[in-house]
Amino acid sequence: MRKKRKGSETDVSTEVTNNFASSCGSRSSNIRSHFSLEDYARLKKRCKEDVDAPPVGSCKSRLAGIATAPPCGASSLVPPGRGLKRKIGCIEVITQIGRKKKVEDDYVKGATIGRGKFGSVWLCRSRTSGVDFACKTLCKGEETVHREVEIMQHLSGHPGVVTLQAVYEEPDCFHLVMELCSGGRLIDQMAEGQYSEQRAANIFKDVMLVIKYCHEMGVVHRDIKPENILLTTSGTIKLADFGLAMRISKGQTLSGLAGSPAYVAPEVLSGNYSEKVDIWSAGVLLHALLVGVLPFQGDSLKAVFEAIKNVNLDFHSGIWESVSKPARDLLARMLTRDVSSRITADEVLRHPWILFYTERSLKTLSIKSKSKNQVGPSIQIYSSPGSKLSVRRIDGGSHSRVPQPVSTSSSSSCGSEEQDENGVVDVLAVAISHVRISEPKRSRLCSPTGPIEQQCSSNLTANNLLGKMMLMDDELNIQSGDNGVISSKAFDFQSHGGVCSVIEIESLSLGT
Ligand SMILES: Nc1ncnc2c1ncn2[C@@H]1O[C@H](COP(=O)(O)OP(=O)(O)OP(=O)(O)O)[C@@H](O)[C@H]1O
Repeated sequence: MRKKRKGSETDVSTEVTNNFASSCGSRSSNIRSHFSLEDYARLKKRCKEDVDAPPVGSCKSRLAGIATAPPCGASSLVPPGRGLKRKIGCIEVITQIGRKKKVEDDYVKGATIGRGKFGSVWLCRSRTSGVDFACKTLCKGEETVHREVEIMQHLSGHPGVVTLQAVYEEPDCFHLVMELCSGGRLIDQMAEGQYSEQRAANIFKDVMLVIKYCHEMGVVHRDIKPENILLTTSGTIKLADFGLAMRISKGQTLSGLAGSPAYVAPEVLSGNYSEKVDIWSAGVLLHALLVGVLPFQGDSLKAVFEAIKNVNLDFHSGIWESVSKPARDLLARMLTRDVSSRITADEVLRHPWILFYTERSLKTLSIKSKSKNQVGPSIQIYSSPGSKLSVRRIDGGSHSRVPQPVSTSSSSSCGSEEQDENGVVDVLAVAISHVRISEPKRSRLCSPTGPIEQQCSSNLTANNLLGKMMLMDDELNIQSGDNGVISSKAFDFQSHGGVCSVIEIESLSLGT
């Protein structure tokens, strides 16, 4: 017998439609997505069951035009014979919790703090330590519930994953005692207003670190969205809700419709997919962080899916003009439908936009930029025929006549550090988008992780970047300021399979 889930025995399509309709109004709801594709999969399964029922009011008529994908959980990745016993055994070993004990023996039950598809979440306090926790009660009956418990066990321990404190089993449910995230959900924080790029990048980096960890641990989350990113009181992000997560090994693919419509990757709608679906969903999240709206919208599910499959996003005009080019570059690399060219979590973390805003030495750069330029230059980037670009410092007055501006200027006279940074970041972006793809000299290639900021960014000063720059052919040449003093170092951004790494170059040529 199927277990009753929240809302699942009512008219799911109505609930979903209502949720959907109510999600299209306000600014905050532009980024909300309260329903899961599993509802449709489940509904579709029920439709199969009442296939002979009269069409009016049947599941079939309710489903028409909503979803056509196979049911979730049909993945071939769940090995047969992975019984509950084995899973419970695993839980016991790790949590040291006896099967006979009841959650009430150890915790005092408090108020309900959240409800999800598969159960409720409530506050509880340890009888021994007095520490507060969140307890998620999951009714047994579906494979996903056992999988969620198992995967949480598997991932628990990473600072970006909600720590599983203990698991209690009852005949018809599990109680998962988790660390309490009192800071609420990212979605609620996002609804309060737009994020600066700096703040977005820092949050996003943390999200990507957890996603990278999941992928390294052979787990695809499949439901990355701001509703599932919780915050601690200190503001640390924690990925939660592994209800749709799946284990995956290298080279394997998943099938089955799972996720939240607005965040779902196109390949989920059309067939087999891999962990790259999380990158797409994270790209949707980044889009929402940067401009406050979801990229793929529509007034019906069909319309949303159509948008996901076909709409080409334009990152060049409108609201995007106020977003730095590296941010747009990263977004484009994440929201590409070509899965093989979609970047990995590790590559996201090495992207210049992330590095610029999150690495300490690069942050120093922007601070220096402000203090050394009290009035501050503004930057304009121009393209000329033959794809030569020049970046000019505008000190007020002597503007050369230049063709085709490709970027808006960023003036610190507006008093905005963010704008200063956008200008600098845009310069990096121009470099990124016009470099020749070539093999870097190994000895001078900065390591993609750790040392990159020490080796590279220490030479990347604000003066260099805010000075006159000329990008000629494929090389970024940097000339400092107006005094003609040439900086000793410059940087060449090289693209390797879609990832940009920063290498130090020794040669310089003047861009006058
Ligand atoms: N560790 C936690 N600390 C604080 N609140 C939590 C915690 N875990 C979950 N919640 C709250 O409970 C809500 C539902 O939890 P969760 O997302 O895990 O359930 P679900 O059934 O899988 O939900 P969904 O419908 O989003 O798939 C969350 O949105 C959050 O508000």
